[in-house]
Amino acid sequence: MQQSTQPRGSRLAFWQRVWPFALLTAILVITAGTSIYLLSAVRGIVAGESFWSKSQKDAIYYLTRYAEAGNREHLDRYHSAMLVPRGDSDAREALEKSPPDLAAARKGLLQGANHPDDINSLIWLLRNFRHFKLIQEPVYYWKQGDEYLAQLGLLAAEVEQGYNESKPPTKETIRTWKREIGLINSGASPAAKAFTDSLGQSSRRIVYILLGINCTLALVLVAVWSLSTLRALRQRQQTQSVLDAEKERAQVTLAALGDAVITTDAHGMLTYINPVGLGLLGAGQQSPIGRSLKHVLQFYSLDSSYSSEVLLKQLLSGDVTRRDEQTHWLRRNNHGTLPVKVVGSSIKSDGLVTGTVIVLRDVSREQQFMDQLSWNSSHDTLTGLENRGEFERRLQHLLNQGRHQIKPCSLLYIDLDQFKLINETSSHHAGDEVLCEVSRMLLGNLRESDSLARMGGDEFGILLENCPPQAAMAIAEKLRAAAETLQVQWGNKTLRTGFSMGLVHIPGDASSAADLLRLADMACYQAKDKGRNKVFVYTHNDGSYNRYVSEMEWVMRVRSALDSDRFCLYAQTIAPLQNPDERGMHFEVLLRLKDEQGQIIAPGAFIPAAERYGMMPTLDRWVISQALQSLARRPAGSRPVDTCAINLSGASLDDEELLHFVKKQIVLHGIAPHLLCFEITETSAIANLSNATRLIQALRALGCRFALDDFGVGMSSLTYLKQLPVDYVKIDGGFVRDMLQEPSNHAMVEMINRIGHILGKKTVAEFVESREIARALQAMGVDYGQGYAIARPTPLVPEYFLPNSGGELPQWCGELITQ
Ligand SMILES: Nc1nc2c(ncn2[C@@H]2O[C@H](COP(=O)(O)OP(=O)(O)OP(=O)(O)O)[C@@H](O)[C@H]2O)c(=O)[nH]1
Repeated sequence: MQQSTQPRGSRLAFWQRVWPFALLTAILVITAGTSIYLLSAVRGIVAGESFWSKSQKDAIYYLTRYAEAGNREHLDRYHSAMLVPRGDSDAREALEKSPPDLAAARKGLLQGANHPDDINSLIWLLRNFRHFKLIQEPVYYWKQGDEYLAQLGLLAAEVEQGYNESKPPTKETIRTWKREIGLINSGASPAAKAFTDSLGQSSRRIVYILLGINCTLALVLVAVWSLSTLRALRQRQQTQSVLDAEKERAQVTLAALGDAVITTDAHGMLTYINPVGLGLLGAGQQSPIGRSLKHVLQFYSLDSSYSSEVLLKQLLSGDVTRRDEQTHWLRRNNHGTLPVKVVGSSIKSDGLVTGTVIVLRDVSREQQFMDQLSWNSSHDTLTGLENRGEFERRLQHLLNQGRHQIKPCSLLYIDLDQFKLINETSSHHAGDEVLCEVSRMLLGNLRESDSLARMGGDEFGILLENCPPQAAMAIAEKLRAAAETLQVQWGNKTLRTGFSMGLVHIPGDASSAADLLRLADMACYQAKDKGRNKVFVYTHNDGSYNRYVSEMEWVMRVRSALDSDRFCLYAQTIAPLQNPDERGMHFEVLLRLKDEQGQIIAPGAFIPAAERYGMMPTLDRWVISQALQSLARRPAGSRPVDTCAINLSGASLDDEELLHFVKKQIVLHGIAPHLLCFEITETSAIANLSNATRLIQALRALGCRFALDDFGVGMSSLTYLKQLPVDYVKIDGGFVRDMLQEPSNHAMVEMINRIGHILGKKTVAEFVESREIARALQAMGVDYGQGYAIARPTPLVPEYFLPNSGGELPQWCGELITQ
């Protein structure tokens, strides 16, 4: 489309420029031709006039001679001379007729001795210009001359008549004739001269006029040509400056582009390269301009079938028009390579390829990013080790070889001991540093052929390939011992950890990597269970697998119970041992599961599984909302409630949303926060010290109270008691149950009670299973007692709150206090 409109446009522009010249030249040619023709006609008329004048003189001369002697020869000569002016005169009269008689005019002019070639031009002149002054004037004198010739003719006839008479003419007659001839001559001569002069003058004027006209036209032509040339020059200048500006802009744009731009001619020789292009090629001594593209650009492709030559060929033919397909590696002058994406487009002019534009984009950052992404997807960013996914793939790859092909291997699953404590007591950064140090230590102790991965949190996995069970056990022991001695310096603290390790030999029971990892994890769990800092080897039919299956079953049952609302709450009343005036009820809310047959199941059966599989926050929330609902729905006549104790698991202490949930439930059920006392275990509180402290402070600010449950089990953490802002310390039942038989336990209960009081906390003794224990506790000063001797757990139904119900204290309790 464009191809056909472009020549049409340029043709139009050409004719627009040329037509004034063509017109003026045509006018000039016509004018010059007309002038030449006119001048030739004027020359013809001048020549005719000279014949006319000469014949007039001849006629006068021969008539004079005839008149003198009557010689007939002279008369003939006279007549012959008169033919010329008469012919001219006839021609003129024929042309003055309307319409002009051209044949008669032609005949007359031939008779007037005019040259035959001049006849047409003479007729043209006399016909077309006889009214012009320049022709009118000579014609006027011509006619005057003809009048004298007419008089001469009459006189000639009279003289001829005289000589034809019988009597010859007298001398007097001859003298008269001669005088009359002389008179005619004296009139005709000036007329002839005037005719000649005026014709001469007219012809000169015509020459001047024609010269003037032609010169003027030539000048106009020159002026038009000059103007047109000037305009063309100016346009060219403008076009040039537009082109220059365009070029400048293009060059600045190319220079500013982030991509390398290279242009070549049709033979693949470099004609341009922008600064980015030069940078991409790397430092070199020689300018690449003028060099062959194949010497300047050399690619290295990962695809061996796609050589540099093939790519260059495609680029030069303009075939590579999509950039995003393949990454090529450009060899640089300083011997490195750079990942690039390339595009080549042909430069065409009138359908012919005149060169190529090649654009190269440096994709090293994208490549780096892609590499990073792919690395991130298979590695742990903190330690740089492989991650769980990659480790599992590796294991699966090993198992895919088939049981009989696999050489003996071992899988080690490591979980750091008490790692939470490091985080809590020395910061997360310190924990990170320990994880990195452990990774380095493990790497340093493993063989090239072993694989190490961080499985998440504080867990590591090791695949010991080609390693018989005994050797694997030795390596595991070596690692455990190394972990025991590992010390990480953090400020002025020395951080230590230990390894609990599960070891599984391959091939074994597992058919998939996931199964294998589960077995190793279980074995590790067993190592923890057996007191940490141990290696536990999984063997077929050992209890841990069955326990795992059983735990999974419990997880399913807990989920199902939640879905079908088969959990229920029990309450166990707590008795005040010191203050007989306390009227309000104290009780602890306890969770129970009703199985499909309606049997009530105690939490000991399902809580470990729920804890291990992250279900505790859900269960805790369920308990909170149900307990608050029960409080809100207390029937009329209920006894006042002083304390409703609700257990919170360690996992809930880490739950950022718990505070918000509790606030919402308090508002929803309209419960006074001071009725609520949350119980957290000593170990979970210490393991989540900062989170626990934050949560305790926030809930206490609302008015809630806190109790530290099972206190005394982790005596190492007694110092933390000072830091925890709790209201109650619940003495672990293990000390209380046989305190009357075991003096050491008695002493422990006494000591905890005393320390609790010193720190301003009230004390509660668990497992009060006899009145004697209750009495001993009361005597010791313990504030509250809880246990079967006081009250068994009973369903938390509305009646629980009514007097004389399961919530009521036995009478002996009242008596005990008032004694
Ligand atoms: N510093 C640090 N801590 C992490 C990271 N990932 C997980 N953790 C913490 O590691 C801890 C793992 O705790 P657990 O293994 O459950 O408990 P533990 O204290 O090691 O106790 P045991 O395993 O029973 O000996 C949790 O507190 C996590 O918050 C991490 O990348 N950096």
